[in-house]
Amino acid sequence: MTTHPALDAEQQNLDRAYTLLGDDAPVDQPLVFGRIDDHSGSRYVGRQPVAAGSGNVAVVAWHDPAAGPFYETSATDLGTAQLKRILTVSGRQVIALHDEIADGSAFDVTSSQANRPMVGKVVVAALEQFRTGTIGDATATLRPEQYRIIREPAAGVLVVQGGPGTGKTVTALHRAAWLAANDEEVRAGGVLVVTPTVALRSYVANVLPCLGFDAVTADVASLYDGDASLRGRDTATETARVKGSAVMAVVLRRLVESQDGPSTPENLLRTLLGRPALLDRLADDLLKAGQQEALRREPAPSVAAEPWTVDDLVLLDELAHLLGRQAPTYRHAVVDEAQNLSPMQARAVARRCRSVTLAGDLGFSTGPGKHDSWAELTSYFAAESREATLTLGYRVPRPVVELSRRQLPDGASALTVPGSLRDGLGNPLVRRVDPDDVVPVALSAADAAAGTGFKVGVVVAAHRYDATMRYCSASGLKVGDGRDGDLGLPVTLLPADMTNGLEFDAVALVAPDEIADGTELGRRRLYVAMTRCTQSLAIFHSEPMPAGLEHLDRKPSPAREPEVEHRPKPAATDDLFELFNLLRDDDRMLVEVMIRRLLRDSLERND
Ligand SMILES: Nc1ncnc2c1ncn2[C@@H]1O[C@H](COP(=O)(O)OP(=O)(O)OP(=O)(O)O)[C@@H](O)[C@H]1O
Repeated sequence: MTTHPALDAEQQNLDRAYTLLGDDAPVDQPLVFGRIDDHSGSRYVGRQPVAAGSGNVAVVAWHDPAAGPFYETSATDLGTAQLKRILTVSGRQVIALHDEIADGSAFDVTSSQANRPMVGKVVVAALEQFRTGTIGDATATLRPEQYRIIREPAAGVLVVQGGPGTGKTVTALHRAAWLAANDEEVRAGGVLVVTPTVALRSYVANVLPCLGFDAVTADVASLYDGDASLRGRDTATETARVKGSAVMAVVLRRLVESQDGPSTPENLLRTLLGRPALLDRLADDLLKAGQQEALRREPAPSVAAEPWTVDDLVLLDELAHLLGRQAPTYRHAVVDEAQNLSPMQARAVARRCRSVTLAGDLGFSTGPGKHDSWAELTSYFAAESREATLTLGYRVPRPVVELSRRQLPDGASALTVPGSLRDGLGNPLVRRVDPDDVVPVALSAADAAAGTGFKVGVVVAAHRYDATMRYCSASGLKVGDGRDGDLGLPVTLLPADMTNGLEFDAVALVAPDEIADGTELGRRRLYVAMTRCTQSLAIFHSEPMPAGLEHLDRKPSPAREPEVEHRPKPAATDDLFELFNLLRDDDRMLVEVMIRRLLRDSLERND
């Protein structure tokens, strides 16, 4: 039962549209999410079209150009719109309306205070209300600057850049869906979506269905479709850097040309990495002695046993190409977190597509190499390139933006530090504990947050990952293995070099000093890890804080939990769970840690 006449009217319109669609109506997503009334009349915007008939208002699909005015108008650019309404629909029920434009005027615009973006409050409210936080939700509230990028023609290279959480992924994926719906060649030739990590591939694969189109997804390592598969990691940054560098294309070409008989990419690469004299002969003028040394690896007993790394697989892909193997091709590709592409990786993507959208920010590359300009990457694609920039932050709460920006070099561009639309849950929580307790305390805090319905990411330095996973299994904690792309559980564990592109309600950071590692690359990784949350960030440490966060050592921010007097009065209860929930955050953490330690000790005694 609804109470507001406007809600009732919208409900009746929606009911009529559902009746007309019958069994063809979408079951897992609302049919409509917006309405625009302008000089060409009224129409709803939604997932699929419903033609206007007697008594019903037409529904146009979001990717239909007829939905354009819904996206092109905003509280600051009214056009001819009389009404721009965002509808929140749950099941088949209209539960809320937010009018960004009503009676031809902006209904509710936030003031343009310094660092407060000019966006209707209604949009912010719509962002927060009844949303699952997936990219599909953003379809309802795409902003004009995003929409313009989405509608750019497919041809050439389009770079979509912007700081963390500005909607680069949202925009690039909507663009691919838009092209698939409106460009015959793209529909026929297909779209490939490439991510740097398995974790991000899994995230993207989960959100694609809500955009209503099919694309092939691949992480960089899985582009190569030969005998070898990912088994190892280049732990030395220099090794990954050399393997990814452009000169390797020349070295591999020389390698293939130096062969007499037939060979496989796997055997060629094993030979090259295992024979210093051969490498020196082929790369003497291209790689310094130290760089050659960084490549050196004793061949494993068999191809299957070789610890193939991401960058090895990219080299194998180049070799396969040189040996005449054809990789599958697509009309368009989207590369997310493209700043992390090495030159060799860019070549592998370029071989597979005729046009490409590169989404990323050069300022926070977390790969082994760093590019100073997009031209360094776009030059691998045989096409004209152009750049578009997003500056409004949709994900990261303001206090977290403020704290994380301290990881960036002085004078970091506005691009890298976006304005933020969200307040989140206030200041980050900082806890200093004993070294042995850092992981248990962080995990129990994550568990507690997950118990309140949050999706939580726990981020540790890469070298801590395996031990932390073992600790979770030993203490019976169910935690998703983020390194393998397992993002389905309430709590996901991630190494700090794999958080790019991901998003959680809450993030628990373990030992930021280890993540920052005193290096520029480490600080970028810390920055990226901090900017993964939509609501809250908690930092757990035992050692002094790394550069940029030292102020938290001396004067830790108070926990955001209110003081005891604001809490509900304890009821007389003997229910342990209820009693436990009445504790303050800090006490609850403490009790949890004690229980977990007791459990761990008893497990160890039983071993
Ligand atoms: N117009 C929008 N309306 C509502 N939500 C949006 C909008 N644009 C982006 N978002 C949301 O903001 C969050 C961040 O978006 P997205 O992941 O695309 O940003 P990004 O720039 O790729 O971030 P990063 O590079 O840090 O991973 C997501 O939850 C996304 O759904």
